[in-house]
Amino acid sequence: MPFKRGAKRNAVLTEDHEDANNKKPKLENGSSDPLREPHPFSAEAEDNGIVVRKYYPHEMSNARAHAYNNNEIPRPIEQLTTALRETAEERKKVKVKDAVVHWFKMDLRLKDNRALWEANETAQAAGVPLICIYLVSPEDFEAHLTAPVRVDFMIRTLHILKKDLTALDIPLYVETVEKRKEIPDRLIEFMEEWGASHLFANIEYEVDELRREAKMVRTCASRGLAMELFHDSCVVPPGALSSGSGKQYAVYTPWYRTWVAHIHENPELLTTFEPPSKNPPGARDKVAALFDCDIPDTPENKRLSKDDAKRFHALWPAGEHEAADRLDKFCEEKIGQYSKRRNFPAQAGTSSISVHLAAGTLSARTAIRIARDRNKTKKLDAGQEGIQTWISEVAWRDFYKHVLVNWPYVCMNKPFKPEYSNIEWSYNASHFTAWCEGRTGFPIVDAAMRQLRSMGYMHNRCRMVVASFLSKDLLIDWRMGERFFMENLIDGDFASNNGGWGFSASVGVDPQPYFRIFNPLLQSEKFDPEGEYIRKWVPELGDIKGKAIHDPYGRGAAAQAKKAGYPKPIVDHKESRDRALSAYKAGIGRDKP
Ligand SMILES: Cc1cc2nc3c(=O)[nH]c(=O)nc-3n(C[C@H](O)[C@H](O)[C@H](O)COP(=O)(O)OP(=O)(O)OC[C@H]3O[C@@H](n4cnc5c(N)ncnc54)[C@H](O)[C@@H]3O)c2cc1C
Repeated sequence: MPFKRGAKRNAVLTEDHEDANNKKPKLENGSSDPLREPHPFSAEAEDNGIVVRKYYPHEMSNARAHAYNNNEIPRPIEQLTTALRETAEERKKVKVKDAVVHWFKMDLRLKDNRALWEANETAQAAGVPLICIYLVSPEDFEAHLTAPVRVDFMIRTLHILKKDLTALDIPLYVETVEKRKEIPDRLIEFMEEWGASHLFANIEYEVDELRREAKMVRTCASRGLAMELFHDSCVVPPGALSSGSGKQYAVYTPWYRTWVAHIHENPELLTTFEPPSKNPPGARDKVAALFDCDIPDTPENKRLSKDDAKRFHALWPAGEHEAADRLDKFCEEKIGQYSKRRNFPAQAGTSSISVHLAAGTLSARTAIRIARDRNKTKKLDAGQEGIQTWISEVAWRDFYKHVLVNWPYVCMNKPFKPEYSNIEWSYNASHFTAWCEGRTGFPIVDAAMRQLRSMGYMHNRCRMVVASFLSKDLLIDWRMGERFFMENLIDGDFASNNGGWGFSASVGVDPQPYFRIFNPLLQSEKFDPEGEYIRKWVPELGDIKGKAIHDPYGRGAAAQAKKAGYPKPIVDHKESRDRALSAYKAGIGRDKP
């Protein structure tokens, strides 16, 4: 099948751009801002659903990405820290009034939740009720491509959270806000309605959220309210680690060494926060109406079919109690063998707690602390190999969030290395569909994609295999795969997903070199030697014996595979490899003078 290359690429530069409203930005002297020019290939990103234009501007130019790197454009985290610094005095002066509010976002737990703990301390000290709120935003789910299975998991978790909070006489008020832009106003209105003076929340590191919170901090201050934000999601807050020359790390290994040393020097980073205490006597009557609220159903745009819901509920019980049990069980039964078993998808050798870290039903701090406490040393990088390795994997999650904060354009559809935007990707629809449906004719790829669709989850080794296959064997724009993952993963987390795709497609931070192209057959033989994983997820190959399972058409089982309706390979790996190498080389070369 021929690859469609750059068909519309030359016509784009003249288009209007800037924000979702297509207003062309002007400099003060009236000329248009060159840093707002879209990337020359931006129309393809738009046509193929990579940039959700309803909410976001065109794909930015490489020059604009470089301007972030050169500190010419403030990073969203800087906008937030400036807002917090500039309002510090005003916020300090705000006296606690009738109530204190904690705003739940991706931190759906009572235990070891920093902002919730701070909110509780403030409310208890003043003897006023603590109120909790969660706002369901269908537009946010759409803009962030949140998978229906993930939304469903959050809604189920809210029911558990509400029950646990009610036992403490703390209400959890849940409301749907149709327009995402209305969230800040609705929160302030809610606070004023209940006489709350303080709003507590944990920081989310994606661009939209940092910018929204920077504005909210200022708006609250201008209304005599205090919005207090905390680092909670990472063990080490983003920005805390830099190399000897003061730069943020872009390579994992030296970053990890510094991360470990930083925690050893600051052991309080692993101190966990107590859950909130019971609201003061009488609080329940004061905020009685809030206890009556029902938790809304999953919004229509993200609703699961009945069959899917049933399957996912059995696979992924929700809430923080389940998270704690799952972690304990893993530490009890599997962590010792983790380094030996973690790469084999047929063995349940990993923790399966990513769903809980993504929804915030478990904190990374608690996860690392519990694993460390089972070791015979307090050092994170010593003692039992399985424990060390597992901790170093959880650290990848911190690493990718640090990357997101320092290179925020990765959250705006740009690769970490901007010049990789110049690769001429394919947008071959039939290849993409075959990949999504697990019908590429490469059994390990198909098994993995079917696992994703069936479980909302895929084993890490297979995520790397299918991501490499899409971006290199099929040469399809890696951002289409990144999007498909977000739309289907129960553990979808922007930073980890983007980081994983960047690694596998060789366009990200600390990636595989682009010339290292996974051979799907060798990966299959090495990591699923008996073909157990393939047989489980591609049942039509169930009767194929021996090594032919990895490549039925190439290893003498063609008639059997054909009869079972299994497709032939859609590309030849060797040819695809050569094509990918040329396309990567040409693309990267394009930024050079
Ligand atoms: C292309 C691609 C996309 C990915 N998308 C996501 C995603 O959307 N959300 C997500 O949580 N992980 C993502 N990962 C990372 C990894 O695949 C999952 O975290 C892991 O498979 C989850 O299973 P587990 O909880 O059993 O992991 P374990 O092996 O038990 O690891 C424990 C925890 O460490 C963290 N972790 C482990 N490996 C990684 C990694 N490579 N990068 C970041 N964190 C890691 C996770 O929080 C995980 O739950 C992606 C990886 C790739 C290659």
